[in-house]
Amino acid sequence: MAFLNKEIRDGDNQDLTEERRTATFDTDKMAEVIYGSEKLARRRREISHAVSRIPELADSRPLPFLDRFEKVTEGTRKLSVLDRHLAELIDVNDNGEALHLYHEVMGMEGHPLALHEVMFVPALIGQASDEQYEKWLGRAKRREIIGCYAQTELGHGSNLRKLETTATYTPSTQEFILHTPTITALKWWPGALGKSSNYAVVVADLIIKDKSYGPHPFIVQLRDEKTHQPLPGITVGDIGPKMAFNGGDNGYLGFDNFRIPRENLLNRHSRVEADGTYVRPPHAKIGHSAMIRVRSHMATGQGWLLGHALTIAIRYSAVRIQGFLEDKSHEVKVLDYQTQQHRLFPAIARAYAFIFCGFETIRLYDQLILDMNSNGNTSGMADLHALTSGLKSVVTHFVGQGIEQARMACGGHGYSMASYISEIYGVAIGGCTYEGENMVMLLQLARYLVKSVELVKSGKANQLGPMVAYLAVADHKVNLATGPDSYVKMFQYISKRQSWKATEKFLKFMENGDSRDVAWNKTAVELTRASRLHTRLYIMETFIRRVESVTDIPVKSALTDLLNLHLNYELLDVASYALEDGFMSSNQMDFIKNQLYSSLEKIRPNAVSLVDSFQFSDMQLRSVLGRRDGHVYQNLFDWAKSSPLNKTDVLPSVTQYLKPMMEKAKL
Ligand SMILES: CCCCC/C=C\C/C=C\C/C=C\C/C=C\C/C=C\CCCCC(=O)SCCNC(=O)CCNC(=O)[C@H](O)C(C)(C)COP(=O)(O)OP(=O)(O)OC[C@H]1O[C@@H](n2cnc3c(N)ncnc32)[C@H](O)[C@@H]1OP(=O)(O)O
Ligand SMILES: Cc1cc2nc3c(=O)[nH]c(=O)nc-3n(C[C@H](O)[C@H](O)[C@H](O)COP(=O)(O)OP(=O)(O)OC[C@H]3O[C@@H](n4cnc5c(N)ncnc54)[C@H](O)[C@@H]3O)c2cc1C
Repeated sequence: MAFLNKEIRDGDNQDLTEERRTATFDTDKMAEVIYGSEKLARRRREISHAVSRIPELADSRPLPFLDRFEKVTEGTRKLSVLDRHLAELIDVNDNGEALHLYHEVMGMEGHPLALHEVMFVPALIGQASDEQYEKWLGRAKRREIIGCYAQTELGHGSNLRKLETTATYTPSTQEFILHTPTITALKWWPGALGKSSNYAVVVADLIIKDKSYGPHPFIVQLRDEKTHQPLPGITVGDIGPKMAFNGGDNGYLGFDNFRIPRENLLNRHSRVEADGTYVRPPHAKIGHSAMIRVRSHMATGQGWLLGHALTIAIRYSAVRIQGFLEDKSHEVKVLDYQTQQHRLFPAIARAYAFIFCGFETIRLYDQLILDMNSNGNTSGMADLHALTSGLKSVVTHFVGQGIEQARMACGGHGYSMASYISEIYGVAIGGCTYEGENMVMLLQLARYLVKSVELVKSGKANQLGPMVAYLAVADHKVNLATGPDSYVKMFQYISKRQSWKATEKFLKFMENGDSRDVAWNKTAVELTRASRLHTRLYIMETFIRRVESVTDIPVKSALTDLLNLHLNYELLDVASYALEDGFMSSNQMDFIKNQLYSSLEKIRPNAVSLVDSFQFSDMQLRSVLGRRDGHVYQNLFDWAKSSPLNKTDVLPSVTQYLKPMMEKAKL
């Protein structure tokens, strides 16, 4: 008999199988929606299956038991095995397939190519001229060279304009001299810089004839291509262990008057002529394109990370039996508790929402690049910068919260590395910092919102882009019972009110004599609130659009339940903004709460199937608690037994220190 949930197998934990039997939709069809196409969803399954038949691609030991050195070695070993099998496993020109293969095999702890693919190659694609393409891109794509993106310094990350590494042009030799003038100018943090990369895109302050032109990207060889030794004038190394990503070698880098040829300034958009004449780019911030690209991809990537943690927590919650409801002779699955559902189901809805919203944002990014490359049109940059700044901040923050709730939802075993949730958490919350610290990025979006409100105030509402048009719309009371659109209208009201209030507060400080920067700082918390609300509205709207477009009726129905939960949860979370001025009534508040509780009940039978639809393999999850077959306890015991501490019954530390202490106490 064919089941709707495709994870059912003989011999699985019965409680989990029981959950899977109640699915109201086909998990393969849901996976098509999650991954955007039938082909990618199917290929993911095929690739995972093919990988499972190559023993060398498996982790040699559970990763939590490896020390840092072993993690780096293990990641590199697997990369070399993958390299031999790449063409047989995937269509190497298909990014979706490649991304899945790397996540499956390499996990999320970092590896030598992590930044090569994510930032080095994209920076070349976005910033290199045709001649530079010719010279570097082929080599980079074939991985003859391995690169990273070296921008952040020990003393500066957020404020790019103050990067201290200099690239001084010398017309007599037609070279740039890269130099690290102070300790704080050391590049610090770039992924895969410390030990793996032999090239880097280095962002440095361009100086011509004593004049600074601000940060520009340069391609720089760091190590000898044969020996891998750092070149003379280069100091490079690993920055040490981190909260997560410990299979990766985030690094430091210093230059001692290191010379590179003039052609190494990535000069698709701006260049320096032989005589030192500077040719400006069409948009001042076009050099930030590699960052915009990653920010555009972050919502989807982070949504998947949340999906990992929730797959573990929901499956485990169906297997974990503890306490009673009505029948005192049978303990219940912890998934039956309303508090457990409230902890986990809104996060499932968010994971789906972030993935869908991310796809829409990636399309906007791709369109911008098309416009820039085909007709030099950079007019969409400011909009996309504002949007992605807010989105990366809101999504990473909520994903962190959601993963932490997933950990707590697994009780004591969630705290064990056997759950693997702490690793997922460490990786995900890195996103709150990398690609722009969240507060800093929320304030970037706030600049855009304030400008938009100022446009409306000065009678130029017709100049507003579609995403902020609501800032000019008159207020109307909302009947929430009429469906998703009414939730959007209520959210628009809240978001608009906050943007206006923050703008007016900011303007008032200036009227009272504060400088723009001081007024901005005094309003900053209110401004970040406006940015969050605006972004949550965008996420809500994209979620609605995506669900509306689904054609498979059972899938659409299950997604509608998730969407309703999301709408009520989100509105409840921000209701105080509309309650404080009476725009929302207490009756409406009760309505939202009741809708939310009834959504939890509706979702309950599909909970396991909703996370199964992510179709993460056991290899990808690396979690004893989240195993597909639900056989948690025996495997937890086996996992613990494999701890290196259990190799002997009596540890040398006991013999050497503990025993003498105890013996002394006896005297
Ligand atoms: C296939 C891709 C996959 C990607 C991975 C996706 C998801 C990961 C998900 C899961 C992870 C799983 C595994 C992880 C594996 C690997 C890890 C992946 C990636 C890690 C990479 C990390 C790399 C880095 O961190 S690189 C360093 C990043 N650094 C920053 O982001 C610095 C932040 N600061 C800035 O960006 C800028 O300083 C600034 C704050 C934006 C200010 O810029 P500045 O130039 O100073 O501007 P200024 O203040 O003068 O403003 C003037 C004006 O310009 C506007 N502006 C600024 N920037 C832009 C822009 N880019 N475009 C358009 N306009 C811009 C600014 O708003 C001002 O406008 P206005 O005057 O107000 O109108
Ligand atoms: C896992 C990881 C991977 C990374 N990979 C790379 C990489 O590959 N390449 C690379 O170049 N870099 C990389 N980075 C560095 C990263 O991009 C920076 O750390 C990040 O941009 C934050 O900058 P910062 O460290 O200077 O933070 P800071 O700016 O020092 O932040 C400290 C605090 O100051 C606040 N703050 C700073 N400025 C303002 C302001 N204007 N207004 C209000 N508050 C402010 C922040 O909100 C924060 O609370 C990575 C970082 C991590 C954690």
